Amino acid sequence: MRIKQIILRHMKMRMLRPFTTSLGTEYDKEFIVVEAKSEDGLSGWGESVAAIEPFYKEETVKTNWHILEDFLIPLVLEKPIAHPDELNEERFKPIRGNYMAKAAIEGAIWDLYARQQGIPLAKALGGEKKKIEVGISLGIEESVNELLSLVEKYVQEGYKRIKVKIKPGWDVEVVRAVRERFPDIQLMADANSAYTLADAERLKALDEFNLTMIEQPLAHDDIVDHAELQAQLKTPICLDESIHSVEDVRKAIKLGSCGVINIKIGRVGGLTEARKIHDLCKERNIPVWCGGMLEAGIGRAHNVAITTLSNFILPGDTAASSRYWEKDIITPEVTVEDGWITVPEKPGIGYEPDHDCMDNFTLYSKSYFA
Ligand SMILES: O=C(O)CCC(=O)c1ccccc1C(=O)O
Ligand SMILES: [Mg+2]
Repeated sequence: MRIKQIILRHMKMRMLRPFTTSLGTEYDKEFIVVEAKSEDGLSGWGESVAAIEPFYKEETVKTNWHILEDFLIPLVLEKPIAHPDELNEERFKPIRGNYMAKAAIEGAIWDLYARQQGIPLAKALGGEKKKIEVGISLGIEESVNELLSLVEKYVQEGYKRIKVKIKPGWDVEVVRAVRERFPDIQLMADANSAYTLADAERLKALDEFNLTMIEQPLAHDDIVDHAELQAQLKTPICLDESIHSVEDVRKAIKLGSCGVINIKIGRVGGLTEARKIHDLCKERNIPVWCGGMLEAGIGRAHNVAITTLSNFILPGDTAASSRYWEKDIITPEVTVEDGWITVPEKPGIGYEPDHDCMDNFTLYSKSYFA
């Protein structure tokens, strides 16, 4: 396929409810949408998960815009693309890091590719599930009671797994309270790198709550200390921030740093790499699940597609659009019924961007031509 035009949009959307982690609070979501247009008049869509501040990882909306405009877009417009795998495996190779920027444009090309083939993106990736099981990620709240009522609401709605955010001062007591009230739910905790090995005793205290996993307790770029911690914990560690590639996963497995991998398309540079990580983990009997980055509809649709691969065994963080937005940018919105999302059967991501809605949330846009 030959790409004749790429459009970047800088979007801003108000979140229904602020989301707090050990890293801070998000009230609004700013992000980039990438549209890739081919000669045959089709458009493919991608969404960057980089936020306005470099708190989760280094990348931001501005660094993504820079890398897209000055490096990735010229590489995509330069010559025809035979298959989307070519981007990650060849064309983007000289560009170090900048995973979220790469994933945003690669996602648009994957969507376009699937639309050209007339098949769902899930199928183009080799996914076979017709519906996917999902959980929900709950932020740090003003009080434990506030959190308990949210857990109750989402358990009643049918979400298959509850994730709570933890940080020093909001951890063992909070997890105990949720576990006592909901003895049988699939429960896990995500620290977003808020601890060090010096906190090992505190983290070991979480072992008694039968958590499915503890996500990223230690530094955002560490796999060595995580191995030392994993050796002391019964609860499996899940790596999020530390993983950018299939090579990172190979090393983490070799060291024994984790028992589970959270795959985020944006954090690993796109769908091609995400699938490779999925395949390696499957071969090594490491379950994976799809993480979330508070995505709007386009990113959410990509998450649905990748989750159809067979080793996405654990429920992910891909909750319904209505959990985040008054009105999402796609039609239909992503809906969850009794903890399941039905995978769309239309070509590409299977949801259509709502142009009026997108325009309402666009702060700035720019076009690039071949
Ligand atoms: O609902 C979601 O999209 C998942 C929310 C979430 O946990 C998260 C949101 C923003 C940044 C990092 C994370 C995380 O998984 O660590
Ligand atoms: Mg996480």
